[in-house]
Amino acid sequence: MTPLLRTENLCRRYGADGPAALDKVSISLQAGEILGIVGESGSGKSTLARLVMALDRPTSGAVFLENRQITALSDRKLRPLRRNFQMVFQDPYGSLDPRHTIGRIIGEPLGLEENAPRGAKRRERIGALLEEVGLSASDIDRYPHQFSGGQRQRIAIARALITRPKLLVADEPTSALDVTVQAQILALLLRMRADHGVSILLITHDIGVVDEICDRVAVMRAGRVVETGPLRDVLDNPHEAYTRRLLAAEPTLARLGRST
Ligand SMILES: Nc1ncnc2c1ncn2[C@@H]1O[C@H](COP(=O)(O)OP(=O)(O)OP(=O)(O)O)[C@@H](O)[C@H]1O
Repeated sequence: MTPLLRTENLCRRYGADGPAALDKVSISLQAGEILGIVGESGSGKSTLARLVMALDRPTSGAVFLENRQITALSDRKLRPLRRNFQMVFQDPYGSLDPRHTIGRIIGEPLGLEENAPRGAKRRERIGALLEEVGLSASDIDRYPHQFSGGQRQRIAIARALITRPKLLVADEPTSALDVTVQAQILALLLRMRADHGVSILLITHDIGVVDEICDRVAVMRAGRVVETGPLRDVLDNPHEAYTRRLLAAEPTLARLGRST
């Protein structure tokens, strides 16, 4: 089956003589799958996320979405494709413009749709999504500062899903949140996968988060994927000492528990 997302020998070097932030990274994600990218700080996870989102260009290698190479496309050619892949960021405070209403924030990616709904239809679609992510349709005219961190991350997830994307790239979506709220947001991502069939590339330093919701995992170290496979294979029987260290250093595995 054609993977939804595939990267081929992706390399990214910042500066001419710097070390490679990404070194020949090849991953693939099937439709409907949740793939965790886990690794310590500086291992290249965010660099990979930016390249997959076409927010940055690789030094070499390529990114394919449904077999279409997006790496070489101009911004103009990329624009109509962007509704298919959306992103949720780590910081639910910084990622929502405080001057805009929730309706405007969530509706913003609709600008990527050719026949985006307007007026009452648009409010209806945004209101329905607010309800789906556990908020209220009447929140549409409120502002970000009126919401908690967890609620803001729900708003960010709604914004990412409004164009009904095939791929969601979530870069540390729970690491700024309290542990109980983290579990709720992970449960929400699982529900959105079930309801919308959206595939998720989940970037995290926290192997406990991977254990909660991923189907497969790729472990990154110093710009390389050092181990990859189905979740249980990697977590129950890690081949790399580095993976074992990540597992040993992970207190949230027990903390998060299966609380959702
Ligand atoms: N814009 C940049 N300019 C120069 N170096 C960069 C830049 N962005 C990242 N790097 C370097 O590339 C390497 C990988 O960084 P990256 O942010 O992708 O890692 P990460 O695994 O996401 O880390 P973290 O979890 O801390 O965000 C690091 O050595 C980092 O210092």
